[in-house]
Amino acid sequence: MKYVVGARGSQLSIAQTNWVIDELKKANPDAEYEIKTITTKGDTDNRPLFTIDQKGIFEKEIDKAVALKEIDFAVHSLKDVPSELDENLILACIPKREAVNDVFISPDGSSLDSIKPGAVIGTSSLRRAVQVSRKRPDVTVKPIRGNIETRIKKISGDNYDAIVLAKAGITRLGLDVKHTELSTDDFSPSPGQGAIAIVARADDSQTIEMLKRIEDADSRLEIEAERTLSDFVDSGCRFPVGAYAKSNDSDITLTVTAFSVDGKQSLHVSKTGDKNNPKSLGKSAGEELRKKGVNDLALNWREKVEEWNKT
Ligand SMILES: NCc1[nH]cc(CCC(=O)O)c1CC(=O)O
Repeated sequence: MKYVVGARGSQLSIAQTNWVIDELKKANPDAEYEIKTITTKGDTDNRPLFTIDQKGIFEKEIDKAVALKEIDFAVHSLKDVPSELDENLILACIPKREAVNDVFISPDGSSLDSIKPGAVIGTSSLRRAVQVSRKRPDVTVKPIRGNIETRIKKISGDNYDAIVLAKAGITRLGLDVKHTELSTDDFSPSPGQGAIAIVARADDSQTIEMLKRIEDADSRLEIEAERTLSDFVDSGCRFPVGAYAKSNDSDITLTVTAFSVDGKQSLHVSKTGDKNNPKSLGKSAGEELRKKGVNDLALNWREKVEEWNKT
């Protein structure tokens, strides 16, 4: 049996898709896989890419090709996949996820703590920008555009001294760059960071069964808790929260952080619950955040995001 796999043309997407195919081949030695690259709006639109309204720009066109049976399944970075998929599609498989944390990359190996005052730090994410400013009010944070390789190249020029990226991105690309890890306490990751999502047609039980052989149960539970929390917050006030869940043998702990856009206020919730009920954990963490006044923090985020995007 031969499967046609959809990926974006970006190096990260191709690297992730090749990783998935290697894993699938180990689990399904008789199957063959062929990559079909599809250029998406996210690949041609060069603005910083975290805008809440733009969620899905990378995926929609590829998912459409799955729905239209032009391809059999699609490989995405989960954190870029919107919570609502087309009704004929499902998140058929969540393989074992990579590190969830962010990293700080500078040519001379300086860390966020040690970099010189006045340094210029690039990030595409306003949430990361706020977190940088909270740790180091004496540096300047600037939006940075382009894919991961382009952003890394920009720190060898005159405009940026360092950048912040998801660790999973550089690991998956196999990039050998000097970096220091940022703690998830200071840099609460985007829900789903580090995880890959494989989207298939809900009625294609044969493909789903083949994909399920590389499912990682813990990664699935963790991302379900994170995405439930994110939807819960999003339904009340649309702004980014950091969230990550970690499971052990019996429990799962969900840690959530939200900031005001000026970085002055923050809210933190950490909740442990039954591993078999990640959605209920996500919801109860969301309720607690709401009780603590998360809606007040949402103020001005949207305006600032738009402003940041125009820079
Ligand atoms: N939004 C872009 C994006 N989508 C997935 C990754 C990295 C891999 C991952 O987080 O799973 C990145 C780059 C980044 O956030 O630095």
